[in-house]
Amino acid sequence: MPLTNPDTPLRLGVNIDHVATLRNARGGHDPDPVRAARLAQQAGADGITLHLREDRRHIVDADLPAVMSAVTLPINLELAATAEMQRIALAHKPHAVCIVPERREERTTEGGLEVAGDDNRLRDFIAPLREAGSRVSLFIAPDEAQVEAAARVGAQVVELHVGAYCEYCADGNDAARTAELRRLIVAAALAHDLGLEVHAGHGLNFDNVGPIAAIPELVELNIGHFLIGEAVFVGLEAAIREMRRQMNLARM
Ligand SMILES: CC(=O)[C@@H](O)[C@H](O)COP(=O)(O)O
Ligand SMILES: NCC(=O)COP(=O)(O)O
Repeated sequence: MPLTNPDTPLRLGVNIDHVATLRNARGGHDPDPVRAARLAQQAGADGITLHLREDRRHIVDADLPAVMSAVTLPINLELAATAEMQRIALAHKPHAVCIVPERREERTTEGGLEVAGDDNRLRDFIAPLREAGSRVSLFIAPDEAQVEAAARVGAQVVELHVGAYCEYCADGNDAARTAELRRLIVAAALAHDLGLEVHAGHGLNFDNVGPIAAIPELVELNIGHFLIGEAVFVGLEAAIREMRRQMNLARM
């Protein structure tokens, strides 16, 4: 079976969290994440990602149903594995739920979910979400033990955290970048062999996306912060279209 269908390019999920960050900086309604989701759909995004953090620092509860009813694209809801978040996911039944680690004091998602060693709790957390019809994804570091644990606990998808790779690219640390890319390539192959769908995300931009998009097992990239920042200069549609173009180029 081919790893990727040439007629189905690598999917781009656009994360709109940081439109909400700007809105929340002043309160009120602007800029509106719903409008961003509609524009992303118009620009050719394949999905919309939202991270409902426990502290509601960007996306808030009302954004989820508002975005879900505004677009026809699949919605990927990122959340921590808490009872409150499970209740919200079960009430709205998004297309996908991606379980991520959260630390209240962190500025952004620092690492991958600790799946190995938390098997029983995660298995119980995942089962009702799957029964409700959501595809369950785990946001993990490119680590063999975590990939194997993700398959054990019943996830259908893993999203590989590429944040470390992106930081090494930004720092110009070529040796570390190459080693981290190798880890991502190996983890993606293992996940695919174990029957998991493989996604990647965190910190991707025009400069670093190419080698990630070229990993053949990947079927989806989730990209947010950079695209929303770039939108300030060129507009959201143009930023998304350029990202799409660069992802397609890497697959040629
Ligand atoms: C899990 C993930 O990588 C994204 O959701 C990213 O975390 C965006 O949200 P923050 O910038 O709040 O971390
Ligand atoms: N899961 C990663 C994501 O949704 C977007 O991360 P970022 O591009 O905002 O760093």
